[in-house]
Amino acid sequence: MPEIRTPATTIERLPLYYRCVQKLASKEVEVISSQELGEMIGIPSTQVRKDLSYYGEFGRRGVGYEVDNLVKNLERILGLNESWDLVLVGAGNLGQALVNYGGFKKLGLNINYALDIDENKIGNKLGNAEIHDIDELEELVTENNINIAVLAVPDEDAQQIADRLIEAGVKAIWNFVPVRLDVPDEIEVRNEDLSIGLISLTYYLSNQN
Ligand SMILES: NC(=O)c1ccc[n+]([C@@H]2O[C@H](COP(=O)([O-])OP(=O)(O)OC[C@H]3O[C@@H](n4cnc5c(N)ncnc54)[C@H](O)[C@@H]3O)[C@@H](O)[C@H]2O)c1
Repeated sequence: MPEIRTPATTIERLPLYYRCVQKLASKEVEVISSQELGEMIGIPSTQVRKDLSYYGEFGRRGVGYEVDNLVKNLERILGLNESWDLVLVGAGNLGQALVNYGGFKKLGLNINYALDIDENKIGNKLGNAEIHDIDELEELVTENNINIAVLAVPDEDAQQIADRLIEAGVKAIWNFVPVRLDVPDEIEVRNEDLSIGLISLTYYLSNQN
């Protein structure tokens, strides 16, 4: 598998390439050079060619990349040529905002299931998802073959929920809870923290002369 030797920084850039070429395709641009693609992302053309070369020969020397072809290949590489069912755990303020954002669905990422502990929420609809009792976690994950979970519960419950998700068969966790989850090596965890971005802004404003 070529991905094994692919640097993490390259993998992190793949969604950026994908977003760019998708935008170009929607404008009916047919061909893009590595120079132009690099400028859109803010990296040198040599890096673009190197990144994409890990996955095959997509470009033509002196011509560039066929946009439609690159869209298809990036979808395949990123696993976006299929749709994924996700389970949200914690249907609170953040969970609701995530479910109500339409952009994930366009990528084939469907938060079709939700779990919560609050009796006032259980049984309600959140987007397409019915909110189930957290006690149903194992059954829901197993029966629906869910591989990806979105974690948006209070800090103190995050690890035990993660353990249960993994035990039930979840392979990847999109973790919004500000705790480091202790998981087996084969489990992918992506930690998100919006406040880090915001605090970096206050840092720059506070350090201006
Ligand atoms: N990463 C970020 O940028 C970011 C931004 C906002 C919030 N957060 C984090 O996300 C989490 C949720 O924040 P929020 O503002 O949505 O809180 P919230 O209180 O509005 O929602 C939490 C939800 O989790 C449910 N819950 C509590 N214990 C549970 C359990 N054991 N099992 C299942 N559901 C349970 C609650 O009933 C509630 O619906 C917090 O950990 C918060 O720190 C992260």
